[in-house]
Amino acid sequence: MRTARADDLQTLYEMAKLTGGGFTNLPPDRAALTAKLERTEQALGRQDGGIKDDLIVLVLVNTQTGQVRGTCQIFSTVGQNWPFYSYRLGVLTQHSRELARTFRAQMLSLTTDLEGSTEVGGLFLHPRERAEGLGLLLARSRYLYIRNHRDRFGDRVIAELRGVIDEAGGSPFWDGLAGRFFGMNFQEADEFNAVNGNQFIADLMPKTPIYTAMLTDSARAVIGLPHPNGRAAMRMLETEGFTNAGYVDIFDGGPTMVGQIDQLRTVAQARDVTLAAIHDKGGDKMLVSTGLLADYRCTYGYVQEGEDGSISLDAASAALLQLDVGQAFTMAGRA
Ligand SMILES: CC(C)(COP(=O)(O)OP(=O)(O)OC[C@H]1O[C@@H](n2cnc3c(N)ncnc32)[C@H](O)[C@@H]1OP(=O)(O)O)[C@@H](O)C(=O)NCCC(=O)NCCSC(=O)CCC(=O)O
Ligand SMILES: NC(=[NH2+])NCCC[C@H](N)C(=O)O
Repeated sequence: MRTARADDLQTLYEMAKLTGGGFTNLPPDRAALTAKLERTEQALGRQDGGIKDDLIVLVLVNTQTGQVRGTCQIFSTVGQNWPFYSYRLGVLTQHSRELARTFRAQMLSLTTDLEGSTEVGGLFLHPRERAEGLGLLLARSRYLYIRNHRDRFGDRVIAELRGVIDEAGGSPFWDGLAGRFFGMNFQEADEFNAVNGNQFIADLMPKTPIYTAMLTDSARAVIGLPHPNGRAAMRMLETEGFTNAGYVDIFDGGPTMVGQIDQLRTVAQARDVTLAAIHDKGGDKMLVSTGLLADYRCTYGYVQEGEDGSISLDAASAALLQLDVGQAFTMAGRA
């Protein structure tokens, strides 16, 4: 894993074409992707610390072929240029003594509760590389990046999962709710949002709470459900310590997962160590990273720990990270 550069545009564009829609942060649009790479360059070139509105795009490189095979993103703080809206799923319980009846009404309320959070997203692994642990490398490399640039991020981190999309590319949640206020179908709104930002949502979205009982059955059925392709991503987020706190995407009803940065497993388990030796092969498979900003790199490595606590790394990983004996790196377990 390394941070992305301007010349990654073409491969990012090719991957964006494979996502199948609803993937807000990876639109198949060259101008939008170019803007993301420019923002990444700015964020990585910034020498003053502290929290700014940074975007970091990272890429997974097959070092044998040099090909980029996956990507992911970190937004340091959402909701700075335009409001970051979510629906919060709440309950209003009412009781009628005369009828001896209690009704629990589910309500969706428009909020900006998650504003200021760090967001991870845009997670995509080339279909041919899946199911071998590389998805975890992609996702977790971001948590080590955040940890190792800690003053540039706040305390809370979120991740949005795509909601359910039907065979025709439509969203039952959109059709039952927001679509009635925008005069466009889900795909049009999704594309517009990915390319132009979401101010139009702020302008046209209904502001009063919505009783879910008044939605269509098909819209209600998908509230808080991830797109089937997003189940692996959701599973990885849960393992990392994110929870489903009842926030859903206002477009497609997909769940927004919430975590505390310092309590993420990768962050809590990470250790800064000094490379004492380099060995040929073998050891415990771990996430290992080194370097700051544009020099950040992360891979799976094989670590051997001596009885005196000295750390040795396999030669191939040390070479990938360009690490020599005596240099510092970060490692995290559960690979
Ligand atoms: C998400 C990734 C990158 C995940 O990579 P892989 O598919 O290789 O992952 P994996 O190693 O096979 O699986 C990771 C974990 O998910 C579990 N898993 C796999 N498929 C599952 C399914 N259908 N239902 C439930 N769990 C499933 C595995 O058992 C494993 O958990 P155990 O280790 O416990 O066994 C990929 O699937 C992908 O590119 N998907 C398409 C794009 C996408 O939907 N991206 C997410 C967008 S949402 C987003 O970007 C926000 C989320 C984020 O950024 O983190
Ligand atoms: N509910 C949604 N469509 N959310 C879009 C986010 C999907 C994915 N996390 C991305 O970064 O692109």
